[in-house]
Amino acid sequence: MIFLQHVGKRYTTGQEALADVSLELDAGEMAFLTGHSGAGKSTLLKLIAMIERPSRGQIVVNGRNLNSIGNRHIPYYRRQIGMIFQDHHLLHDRSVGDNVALPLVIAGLRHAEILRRVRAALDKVGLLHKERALPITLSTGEQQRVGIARAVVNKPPILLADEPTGNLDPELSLEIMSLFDEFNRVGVTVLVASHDHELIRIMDRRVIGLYAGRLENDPTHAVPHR
Ligand SMILES: Nc1ncnc2c1ncn2[C@@H]1O[C@H](COP(=O)(O)OP(=O)(O)OP(=O)(O)O)[C@@H](O)[C@H]1O
Repeated sequence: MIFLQHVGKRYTTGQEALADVSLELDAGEMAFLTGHSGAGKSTLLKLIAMIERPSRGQIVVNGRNLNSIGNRHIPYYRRQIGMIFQDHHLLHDRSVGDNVALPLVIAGLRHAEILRRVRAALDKVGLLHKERALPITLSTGEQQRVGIARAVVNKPPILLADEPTGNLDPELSLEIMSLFDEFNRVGVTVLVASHDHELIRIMDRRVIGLYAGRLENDPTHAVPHR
């Protein structure tokens, strides 16, 4: 589903975020991406989502080499990816329902279909009763769940989450992770960047460790003992 082959990323500032990363995530797999601050976790997710482009190497998603996708076609490519961020990026002057509807409005769906799918997504995250509320009136955990509903509303086969529980207490964090778990159980490929080791231990899924822009267990590169 997702292949990275010798991927490197150097930002225009000269900062090397990823040195040489090769990995494979199967369709329907769920994995955690861990590593110290600055290890390159967000960068890796941004490359898969085509928010950034690699400086070296190849990324193939669902059979498509991302190097062959022109900037104009990125919005179409991105329809197969749901992105969830730590600070959920909700529009605060729009209702919860309108926020979740956004990807469908952009995709040009009919009003009735939008309404149906928005309600299904809100129901999935347990927030159907908040459809008309403004995000500001919701708790942090609820806002994060709205962000998740928005990410899954067009049923993308891939979910990428960047520190989705960064602002939440352990109980709410587990709730959010359980949602990802549920999506994964119905076939969605899920990659979650997190440095919440306790949560990752509880979830008991594959862990991909990054250290200074490389895979931690990469046998071709020694990692300092910690
Ligand atoms: N847009 C950018 N321009 C320049 N340098 C960047 C940019 N984004 C990230 N970096 C640098 O690239 C390196 C990797 O950053 P990245 O955000 O991918 O790490 P991370 O593992 O997600 O860290 P954190 O856990 O703190 O979010 C860091 O040194 C960071 O400062």
